[in-house]
Amino acid sequence: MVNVRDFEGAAKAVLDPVYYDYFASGAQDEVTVRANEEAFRRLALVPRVLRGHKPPRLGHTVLGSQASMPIMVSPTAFHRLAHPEGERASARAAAEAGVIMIAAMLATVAVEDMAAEARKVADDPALWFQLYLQPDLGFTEALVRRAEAAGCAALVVTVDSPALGRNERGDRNGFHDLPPGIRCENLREAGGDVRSVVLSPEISWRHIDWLRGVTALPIVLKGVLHPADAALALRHGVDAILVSNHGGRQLDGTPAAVDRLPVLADAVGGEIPLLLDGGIRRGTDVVKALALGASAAAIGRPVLWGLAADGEQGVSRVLGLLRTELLNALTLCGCDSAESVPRDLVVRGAM
Ligand SMILES: Cc1cc2nc3c(=O)[nH]c(=O)nc-3n(C[C@H](O)[C@H](O)[C@H](O)COP(=O)(O)O)c2cc1C
Ligand SMILES: O=C(O)C(=O)c1ccccc1
Repeated sequence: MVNVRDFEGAAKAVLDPVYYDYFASGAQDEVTVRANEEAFRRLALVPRVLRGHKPPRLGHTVLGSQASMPIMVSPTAFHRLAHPEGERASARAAAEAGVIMIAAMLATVAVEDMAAEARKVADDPALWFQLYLQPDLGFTEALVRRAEAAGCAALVVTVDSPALGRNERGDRNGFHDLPPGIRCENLREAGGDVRSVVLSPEISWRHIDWLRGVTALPIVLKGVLHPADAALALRHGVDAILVSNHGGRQLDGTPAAVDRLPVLADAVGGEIPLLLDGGIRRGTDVVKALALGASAAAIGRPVLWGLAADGEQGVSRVLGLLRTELLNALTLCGCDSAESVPRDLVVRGAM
């Protein structure tokens, strides 16, 4: 297996087709799922030459978390559907690679256990926690306290989910429940059932203000696509934005995430970092995201493919492949660090 795509094939070969569909699918016609990857293909790289510097440095820091490269692990639910070890294995692989991992609220391993696994392989692993704000603020606050106590360094609030997207592959497959023995371990006080999670259109900026008041952790909004919302995020004291359309799993027909970077970069004017996920499959994709204004790019499905194919080793391989590709791409582009990728490296519509 020589690239991330090979891991998708390997995952498909070993996974129960119902679970493969759960991981691969998006909302309705999956227009946005495809758009995320296609958008990278439409962006071209224009390298600089004869730069005469050392091999590019990949290390960077976001919101105080140090990472060995600007590739992060986006939160994805239910890792134990991919591999019996589930998030234990992914947490170790991410920590070993020195990348920031965002633990999903709907993980099938408790956040405390993920943190413990990460600490087995790294002194100071960077673990963040993803949250669906619940109308029951007491329940939400208890989760925040657990994430804080587990050592999570930031809260990532998913804001693109005032309802669950319509997943038709899931409907056809009749996939609505986790199998016996697998449950949402961060929800065990509520019985561990994913159906106890409320995705509500009543969640608003007032809830972000409330969260700002109950925790000192940095707050990242995940799923902002409109520049007016980015401007509101600044006003509400948000610390970073993860530009995302949820891998095309929420509102089908949203634009490719990477295509929103320029307008969102204008809206935040450098005041807070932008992160990006959706369709990152190559080191060159990461370079394009960095050029267009992201501080880091995150991967969702590739981690699940690695995990399904070969557990911790598979996730390590996926992260290792992307690291090698990123280093190679930055070198070929004439960049000396991941933190200084110039805007004019990318042109649109040239392919
Ligand atoms: C199987 C699966 C489960 C996901 N679960 C969550 C989740 O629980 N919370 C969340 O904020 N995003 C979730 N996402 C979205 C990812 O965080 C991320 O935005 C998306 O996967 C990025 O696109 P990519 O898969 O093309 O890299 C999920 C995505 C997938 C594929
Ligand atoms: O599958 C997802 O993308 C996701 O975020 C989710 C949300 C609620 C229940 C299960 C999964």
